[in-house]
Amino acid sequence: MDIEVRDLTKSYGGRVALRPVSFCLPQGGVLYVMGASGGGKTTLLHLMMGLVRPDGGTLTGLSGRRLGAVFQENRLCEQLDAPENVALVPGGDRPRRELLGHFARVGLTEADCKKPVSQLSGGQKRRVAIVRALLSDAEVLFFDEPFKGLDAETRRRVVSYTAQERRARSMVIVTHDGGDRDLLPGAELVLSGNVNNP
Ligand SMILES: Nc1ncnc2c1ncn2[C@@H]1O[C@H](COP(=O)(O)OP(=O)(O)OP(=O)(O)O)[C@@H](O)[C@H]1O
Repeated sequence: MDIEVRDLTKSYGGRVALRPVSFCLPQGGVLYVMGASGGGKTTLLHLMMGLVRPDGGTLTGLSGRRLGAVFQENRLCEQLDAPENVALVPGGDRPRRELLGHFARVGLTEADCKKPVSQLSGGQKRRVAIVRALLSDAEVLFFDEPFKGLDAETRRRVVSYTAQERRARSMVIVTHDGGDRDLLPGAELVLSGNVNNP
C-alpha cells in the first residue's frame, strides 16, 4: 500500500518542529529524509509511526500496518543479550543458531551475543537494533540515522545486510548528511531548518 503524507505539521509550545510537508512513498519504496539538524527529521518519523500527534495534515497508508524501527537511541533491553532482544519482537522468535548467523553477518561474534547488551559498544548495540528491526515481521521500516558511528568496513557489511533483509518492504531512512543514500535507490525529501531557529 502506498503511504501518502499531506501538509503534515507539528509545533511544540508555539515553536515549529516540522513545517508542512507532503509526499507519497509508493509500496516497497525507500525515502531518504535529509536536512539540517533540528529540521524535523525525527519528528516526521515519530509522526508517521503514530508516536506523536500532528497539529495538522493527513497520513494515509499506515494505519493498522505493522511498523518496525531503529530509533536514534536504540531502545534495546539492556539486560538481555542480542538474540534475546530479537526474539522479543514479532517475527524474531527464531532458533538461537539462526539468530547467531544473522549477527555474524553484521560482524557480531558468538561471544558478543552471550553478553548482555549493556556490555556492548555503541556500534555493536546499533547493529543489534538494526538486526532486530529487519528480522521483525514489520511491513514498514523506519530507520533514524542507522549507520552513524560505524567504521567504514562495518558500515559496508551492515548496509549490505540491510539491502538483503529489507525484502522489498517500504522504508524511511533519516540521514543527516545524505551519506547513506548508497544503501538502496530511493527518493529524497529535504526538510528545511526550524523557522524559529534558522
Ligand atoms: N518533544 C519535544 N518537545 C519540544 N521540542 C521538540 C520535541 N521534539 C523535537 N523538538 C524540537 O523540534 C525541532 C525538530 O527536532 P527533530 O529532532 O525532529 O530534528 P532533526 O531534524 O531530527 O534533528 P537532528 O538531525 O539533530 O536529529 C527541534 O527544534 C527540537 O528542539
